[in-house]
Amino acid sequence: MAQLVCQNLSIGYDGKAILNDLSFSVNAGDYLCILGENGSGKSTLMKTILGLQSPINGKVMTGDGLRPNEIGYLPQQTMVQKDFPASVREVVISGCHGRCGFRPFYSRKEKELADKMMEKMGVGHLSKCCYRELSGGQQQRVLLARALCATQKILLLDEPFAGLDPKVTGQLYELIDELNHRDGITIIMISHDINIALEHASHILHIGKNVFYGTKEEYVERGAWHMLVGSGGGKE
Ligand SMILES: Nc1ncnc2c1ncn2[C@@H]1O[C@H](COP(=O)(O)OP(=O)(O)OP(=O)(O)O)[C@@H](O)[C@H]1O
Repeated sequence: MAQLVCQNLSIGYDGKAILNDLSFSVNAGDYLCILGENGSGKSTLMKTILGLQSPINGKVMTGDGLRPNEIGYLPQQTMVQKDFPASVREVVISGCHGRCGFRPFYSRKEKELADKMMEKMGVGHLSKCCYRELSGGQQQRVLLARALCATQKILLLDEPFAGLDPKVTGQLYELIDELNHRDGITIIMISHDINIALEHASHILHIGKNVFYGTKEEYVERGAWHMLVGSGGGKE
C-alpha cells in the first residue's frame, strides 16, 4: 500500500493549470527525485502535496498509516530564514508544533525528541547558538532536525542544498541517504541536478511538457528519451 498517492492531479494558480493529469505513488522507503526545468511546477507540486494549495483537479491521498500532518518539509532557503533570530534549539523544537494542538508549550517528550534529533543531525553542540550565525550547511542540518521532529516517516525537500559548497553538499546527501536506508524514511526531493538524482534516488518523476515517472533504472533506459520525444516510455 502506498504512503502517498497523487491521482490525476492538475495543479496551478487561479484555475490555470501548469501540470495536468499527473498520477504517481510513493511507497514507504522510496527515494523520489523530482526533476524539471525552472518554472515547470516542481515547487507547486510540493505545495499541493503538503496541502498548502488545493489541486485544480484530482487528489492527493495518504495511506499506509501516514497522516497528512506527518509530512516533514524542508523548504528552499530564503533570506528571511537565514536571518531568523532564534536559537538552534528553538528552531528545532518548533518542528513539534503540529503535535501541540492548542497547548502553548512543549512537553518533556517533545524537548527530548528535539535534543535527540539535534544529536542525530550533528548539531547538538550548537543548540544554544543563534541560528542566523551558523554556516549554510549547519543551518540545513538544523532544518533537517526540525523536519524530523515533525515526522519520522516522510520528508519533502525542495532543492535543499542549493548554494552550498560541494563538500558540505556531499555530506548532507550522505545524511539523507542514511535517513532513507537506515531509518527507512521516505524521501521526496526536488533537484536540478540529474546526476545527483541518478546517484541517490530510487525513483524519478520528471515533469515538463512530457512527464516521466518510474524507477531510476527505467529512467536511465528510456526516460530521458521519453522526455525528449514524448513517447515510448514512462508511466504517466
Ligand atoms: N503564487 C503564484 N501565483 C501565480 N503563479 C505562480 C505562483 N507561484 C509560482 N507561479 C508560477 O507557476 C509556475 C511554476 O512555478 P514553480 O515555482 O512551481 O516552478 P519550479 O519548477 O519549482 O521552478 P524553479 O525550478 O525555478 O524553482 C511558474 O510559471 C511560476 O511563475
